[in-house]
Amino acid sequence: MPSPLLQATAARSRPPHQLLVPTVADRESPPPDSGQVAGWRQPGGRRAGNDSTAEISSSRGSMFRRLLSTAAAARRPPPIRVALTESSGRGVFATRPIAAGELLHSAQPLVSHPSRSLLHEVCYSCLRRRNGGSGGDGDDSSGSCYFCGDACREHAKGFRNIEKNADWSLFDEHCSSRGLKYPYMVKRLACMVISGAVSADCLDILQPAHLHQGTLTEMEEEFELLDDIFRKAGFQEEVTTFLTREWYINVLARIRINAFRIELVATSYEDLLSSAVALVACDAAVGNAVYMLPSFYNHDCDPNTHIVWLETADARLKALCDIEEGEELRICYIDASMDVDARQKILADGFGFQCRCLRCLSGD
Ligand SMILES: C[S@@+](CC[C@H](N)C(=O)[O-])C[C@H]1O[C@@H](n2cnc3c(N)ncnc32)[C@H](O)[C@@H]1O
Repeated sequence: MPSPLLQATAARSRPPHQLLVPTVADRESPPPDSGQVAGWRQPGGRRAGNDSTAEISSSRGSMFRRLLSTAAAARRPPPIRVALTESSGRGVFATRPIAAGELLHSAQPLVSHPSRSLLHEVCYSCLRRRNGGSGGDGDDSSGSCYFCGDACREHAKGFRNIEKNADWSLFDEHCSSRGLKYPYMVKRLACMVISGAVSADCLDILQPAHLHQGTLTEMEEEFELLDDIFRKAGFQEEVTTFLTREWYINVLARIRINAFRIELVATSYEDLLSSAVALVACDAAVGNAVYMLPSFYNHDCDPNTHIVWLETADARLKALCDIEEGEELRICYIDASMDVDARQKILADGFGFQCRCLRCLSGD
């Protein structure tokens, strides 16, 4: 779902069913706590290592060839387009035959946030785990969060400078006592808008969740709190005019339906190059993120595509099987190991649709 921002803005000027897929990996998320968006099918696993010099050299040769073809693939536009489906709104379609294991595209988050309990363990910008060992890392000067390196510190400078000028204790207390995570993403987005990094309407193209009155009332409360914090911090009205109740609710409604729960895969670089799907061992969620392009993928309980996160919140969309030109690419929004009734309930409650995929129709 995962620059995405510029691309999102550009895409907004086209009718939604004629969105053009960006020609570079675009910077670019199911409902709260209802499960993760991840491929349901399990991968072939790691390839076994070998000792012989000849084998090592041939494996290096093939790795080099794969590196070159991956680099060449990275320069080509992704083999996908966004178009209207018959019954699921917009969706993503293959523009050519795609081989199992192919990396379709990658996407950087539009907005992300680490899990609150991991603020000192996970990079505040890219969500890399602290033991990633990238060097140059350390706590933010305020000591309230951690950056994995200077590039991430620099990338976050705009919104972080805004954030540091306000007292967030009441907001943090409100969210943590209720177990809320998405308001942190709205707060970050608000700081990004104030810093000039993104436009206030950068998420408008995404589908919003339907909200019940109770949820709306809760969101209004959160908005009052956020608004009050910016006011008390002395931000001039000119820079916060976008910050209205409607803006808060619109953004949160989109984050609720499009945010991904990020689970980094413990893997090696070679796994990334391998055609086997890299899903070796998942740690607990490091945070949440919203992307642009990945937000257009619809759900299937037996998906043909999945999303992999390696060391950071950058999402990689990979084919799980051979896919024909024109076929819709679908990911699984939930833990697909659940039975059909549980899946149907989560998808209806969290995403507002009844799944009619072949697996659900067969009662599996
Ligand atoms: C993340 S969005 C996917 C893109 C969306 N179709 C759009 O037009 O922006 C999730 C929403 O798409 C729709 N959707 C996704 N998968 C679906 C499916 N298998 N059947 C029906 N609707 C689906 C639901 O409205 C769901 O809340």
